[in-house]
Amino acid sequence: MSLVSSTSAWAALAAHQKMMASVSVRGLFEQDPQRFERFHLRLDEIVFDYSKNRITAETLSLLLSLTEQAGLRARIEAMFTGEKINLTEKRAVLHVALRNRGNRPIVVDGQDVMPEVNRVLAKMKDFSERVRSGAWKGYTGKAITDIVNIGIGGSDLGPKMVTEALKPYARPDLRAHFVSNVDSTDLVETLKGLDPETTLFLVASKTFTTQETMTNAQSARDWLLGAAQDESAVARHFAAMSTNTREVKKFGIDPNNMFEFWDWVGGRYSLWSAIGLSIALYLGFEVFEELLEGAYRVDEHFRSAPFEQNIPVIMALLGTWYNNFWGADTYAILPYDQYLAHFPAYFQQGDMESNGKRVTRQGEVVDYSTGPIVWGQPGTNGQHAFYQLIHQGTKLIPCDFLVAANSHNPLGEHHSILVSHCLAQTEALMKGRTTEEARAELAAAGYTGAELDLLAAAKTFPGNIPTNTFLYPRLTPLVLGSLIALYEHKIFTQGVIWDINSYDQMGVELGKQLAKVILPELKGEGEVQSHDSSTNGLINLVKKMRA
Ligand SMILES: O=P(O)(O)OC[C@H]1O[C@H](O)[C@H](O)[C@@H](O)[C@@H]1O
Repeated sequence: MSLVSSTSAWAALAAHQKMMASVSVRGLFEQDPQRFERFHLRLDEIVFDYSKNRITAETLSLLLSLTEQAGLRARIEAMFTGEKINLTEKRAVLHVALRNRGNRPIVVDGQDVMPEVNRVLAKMKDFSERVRSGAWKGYTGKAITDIVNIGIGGSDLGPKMVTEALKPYARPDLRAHFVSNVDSTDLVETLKGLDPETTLFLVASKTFTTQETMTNAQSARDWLLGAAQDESAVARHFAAMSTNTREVKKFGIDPNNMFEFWDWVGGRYSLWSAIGLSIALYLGFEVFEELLEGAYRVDEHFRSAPFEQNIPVIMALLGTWYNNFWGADTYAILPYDQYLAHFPAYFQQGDMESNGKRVTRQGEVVDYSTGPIVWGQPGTNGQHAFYQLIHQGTKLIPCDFLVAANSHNPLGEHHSILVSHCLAQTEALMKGRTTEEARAELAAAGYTGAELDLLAAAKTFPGNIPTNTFLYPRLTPLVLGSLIALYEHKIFTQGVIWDINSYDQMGVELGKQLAKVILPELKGEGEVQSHDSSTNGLINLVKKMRA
């Protein structure tokens, strides 16, 4: 297959971009009072406003032709029906099976995966109910008060993000903690103040061989046994979520406390699997089910809605528009919601590990830009930090804004102020402020002459900066499940358009391999000379500083 960049759809978009370069979105709003009506979509409670983008109806139809070129409809079906679309690892990609609330059979290697999915869900329900009710006891007969999830990457970011986002649904007598970094500080600081008698560790690792997680799990086990002085305590205080039964047994975790998932669940798509056990424990299994239901609704929408009304497809096409035709290397996710503090970091992995690829599915090196740099943090904090560059810097940074109409914590005017800032930012980014407007404001304030000229230049905002806004009544488990699935399918769609495999992560391997060489060298005697002079120099200095 030829590269997408050599298709007629691509060429038409490149030509169209040249025309759009002189069009202002502000002007488009002035010409068309129905623009919001035309360019927003709704899915249940979620409103997706994409009217503040550099698009016309023609732009959209040209972008939609990319989906035909790429055979998106067939590729979606391939994912949902369990085809092995992760070509390099020869695996199906079936996070959608984990939230397949309709229970439609999904067959992989001649076997319907749903009975196994449902079996593990039932086991999670039973376990979480026993822990939450206090029926599950620690080694001294006390109920669990603290859950510590030990995992990294996809085995950490998802549950951490969700437990934070849905805190209003948590009980005050049960706390969730997340340890990911192999830096001992992470574990040591987390364990400070925890009681081994009432702490439950969840070792979350798809492979159960990840060095950081295994090192942390071993030290957590030592901490527990340091207090319990009895190996049998491990069965009361350790559970594992993994695809690797052999390694779980080897570690000494009771197979009854193992919650399985399967190789067709990608690490960064695993929060819907047993990896979500900390969510079910901390928030209750019903909340976890609501989350699955929210995602399921999006799955149905993604699979069946026409592409021009398909929110993840539109999200993907808009991202592609800026990434490939306007030279935008990055985009920001800006939730105006403190509970979504970890949402940008979650999709930093979700997107960058999925679409940070340089070869097509056939192994050809691409000549176009693929996955963007994803970043962000909650508003309004970001406004006082990095928004300056988005408004007036020299880089184009499209942004997604997310906001709830209602707060879980109504307090005076706080929420109205928050919402007003969110909406004001999207307005300001779109409209900007012309030099004439800046001059008029300055003149009204009494400025004249050279000072007015200088200030007017500094106070001019080019505007025309694209934003999407997600608005929902309240951040419920259902809404959160839907929001996550929308971004997941956006990433899938972009992977299809760029013709890359979004489901392997070979790029994280090399550093791991090299660390295995350096570790014994750090511990060994004598000067190290087997690397380049920088790496040698640094290794030898570390050794000297430690001596
Ligand atoms: O769940 P694990 O097997 O421990 O993997 C944890 C993480 O580490 C890997 O290096 C990958 O980059 C991630 O995609 C994965 O989520």
